[in-house]
Parts: sequence; structure tokens; C-alpha cells
Amino acid sequence: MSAAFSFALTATDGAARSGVISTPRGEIRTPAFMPVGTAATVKAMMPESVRATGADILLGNTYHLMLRPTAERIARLGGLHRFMNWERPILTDSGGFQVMSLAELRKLTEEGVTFRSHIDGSRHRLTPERSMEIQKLLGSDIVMCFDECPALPADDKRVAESMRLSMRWAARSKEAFGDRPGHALFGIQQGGVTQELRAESAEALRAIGFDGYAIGGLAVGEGQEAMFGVLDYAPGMLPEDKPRYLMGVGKPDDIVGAVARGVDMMDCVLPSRSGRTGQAFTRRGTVNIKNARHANDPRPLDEDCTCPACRNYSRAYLHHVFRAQEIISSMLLTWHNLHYFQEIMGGMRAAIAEGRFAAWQAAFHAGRAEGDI
Ligand SMILES: CO[C@@H]1O[C@H](CNc2nc3cc4c(=O)[nH]c(N)nc4cc3[nH]2)[C@@H](O)[C@H]1O
Repeated sequence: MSAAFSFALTATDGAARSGVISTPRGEIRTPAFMPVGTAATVKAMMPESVRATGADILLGNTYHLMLRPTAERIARLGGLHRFMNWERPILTDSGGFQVMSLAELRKLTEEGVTFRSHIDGSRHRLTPERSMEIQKLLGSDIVMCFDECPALPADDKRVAESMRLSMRWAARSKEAFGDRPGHALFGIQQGGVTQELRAESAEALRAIGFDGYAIGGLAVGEGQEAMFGVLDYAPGMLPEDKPRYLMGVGKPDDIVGAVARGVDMMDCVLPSRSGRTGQAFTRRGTVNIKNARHANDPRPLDEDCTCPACRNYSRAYLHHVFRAQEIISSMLLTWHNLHYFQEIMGGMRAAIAEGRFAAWQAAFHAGRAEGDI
């Protein structure tokens, strides 16, 4: 176990990279996909099942946990790892994005954001300092700066003002974070889809200095083409020797395209959220298991998949338990989707290490249908 936080790049193949992040709670193989455990649980999954899918790290959310059960209660109970029975690394988002997308009656000032809880309407305030305090109480291994992610579409002036506020908040976050060996603080690049603003943000973050650098402000409805357009240059603006984390991404082909452009870490609710709605991701495309055509199908979701859902159950069974709204339906499809996302990551890590990423990427796309299969 490493006493400190460090990142080692082990291979590159074009812009794609593979490496290892070492933390006191274990190693994170990159490129890495982080399942989202918003309210101290990856929905419909036991922690040991999340680990069995191949996840090295999961994501928690400051916004949700500060509202319920509160960071102070989790700290009194031994911290988030103990509380949710996940002893490996946890990255927590800082709350800025979730406040803007979930909270009510928000008021944004230079100081921070005041808002009412979407749960019970209670009043709360988030500032860079309070976000750092909450993430410290939770005990997360990788802390995210408190930032503002502007909703798109937004004009350049609004994006520039928002980015510059986030850079001032990044400096305050760093100051409040202090010196915490074994814990990491990641800065978050903003700047929308404007290259000059992205460059200004990257320079501001480098000047402050962080253990890792996230690319924020994307996966907010801009679409894959615009997102890849930013990823054609944004990762290269960030320090090469630190992890690069693309927030909130994404569909399987988004993830592959992001890794091809130099991204090391990602998180997304998609595999778990879709698992609960009956959408399965497979190497041949997506399966909407509630569709009547699966009602009598004795085959597994994916003959080539080794997850419990594919090893032990037919599409007909999965179709039935979804139609019957049985709890096991969410468990099995979430497990399958997280397993498949980790298979993609493992395949890319091996391909990059062996210098065959382009061939792997071509094979990934060759086998996939566009619509539902
Ligand atoms: C497209 O799917 C929807 O959108 C979200 C994923 N997209 C996303 N973009 C993000 C950007 C940021 C950011 O700039 N800063 C911080 N601190 N956190 C972020 C978190 C993000 N998540 C899902 O919640 C889903 O509802």
C-alpha cells in the first residue's frame, strides 16, 4: 500500500495512455471507469459486486451526502469508506455541478452558492472552503475543486466569466485543502467549447498546482462531436505527468473516443441508470430488454459476456423480471452494464500497453450496431 498519492504512466499509444494511480487505499489502473455511488451506494449493487466487476475506485457526491445523511454524521460513523463498506479509493465530486442541476432557489455569488435542498427545502451554502471541509469529513481519497459548470448553450462572455470564477474558486479550494499526504486535490478545467478559454483555464490551474486535472464543463448536452472537438486539444493542455479526468462521460463509444484522445479517468451514471431502465450495453450494441421481442429468447444478453446475468439468465427471464418490476431486474442489468464498461477499460489498458490500441478501437466499432439489437 502506498502512503502517498502518485501517478505512473506505463505506456502510450498515440494520444492514448495507460498507467497506475497509487493511493493509500489501493491502486487505480488507468484508463479507469468510476461507477457512480451518489448517495453512498452504487444503486442496486453490493460493494463486493462493484469490486467483482473490476472497479478500482468509485465516485461519491458532496451535494447529496451533505443533505442526507450529512457529512458530519458520516464522519462520526468513521467516514464514507466505512459507512458504505468500500475500503478502496473514493473520488468525491465537489457539489458545484449538482447544485446547479438539482437544487432549488440557487443564488450564486463570488463567495459561493446558497440553495434549498431538493429533498426537504432546507437552506444550505456551498463555498470552496465548505466543499473542502465536507470532502475531508467524508474522507475521500481524491477531492474535486469547487467549481461552476455553466449550462449550455452559453455565450463566450458567460463562459469566460464562469471559468474565471471557477479558477478563483480553485485557488481557494487549494488553500482550504491544505497539506494532506495520501489525499489528492484535482483542479477542474472549464472554458466550454472555446479553445482560448480552455487554454487560459489550463494555465491558471497549472500555476496553482494540483495532483490531477479534470476536464469539466462537458457532457452537458453539447453532443459527441463537440465534446470530441474539445478533447482533440484539451487533454494536451494539462500536465502530462498527472491524471486527466473527464467528468460525466459516457456511452461506450464516448469512453473509447476519450481514451483515444488522452483521457485517463471517467465517471458516468449511464451504466447503472440504464441498468435500472432495462437498457443493456453489449459489444454488439444496446439491448432494450423490455422490448417484446425478448420475451421468448432463451439466449443470454451477450454470449461472450462472463457476468452473472449472462452466465445464469436468459433474455426471456430478464424481460420477465423487468416487466414484473422485480428488484432483481435492476441488480442483474446494472451488474452486466458495469461489468461490460470495465471490460472495455481492461481491453483498452491491455491494447495501449501492447501498442495495438488502433486495432482494438477498430474492432470495438466493427462489431457494433447503431440502434437496439
Ligand atoms: C449527460 O448526463 C447527465 O449529465 C451528467 C453527466 N455530465 C457531467 N458533466 C459534468 C461536468 C462537471 C463539472 O464541470 N464540474 C464538476 N464539479 N462536476 C461535473 C460533473 C459532470 N457530469 C449526469 O449527471 C447526467 O445527468
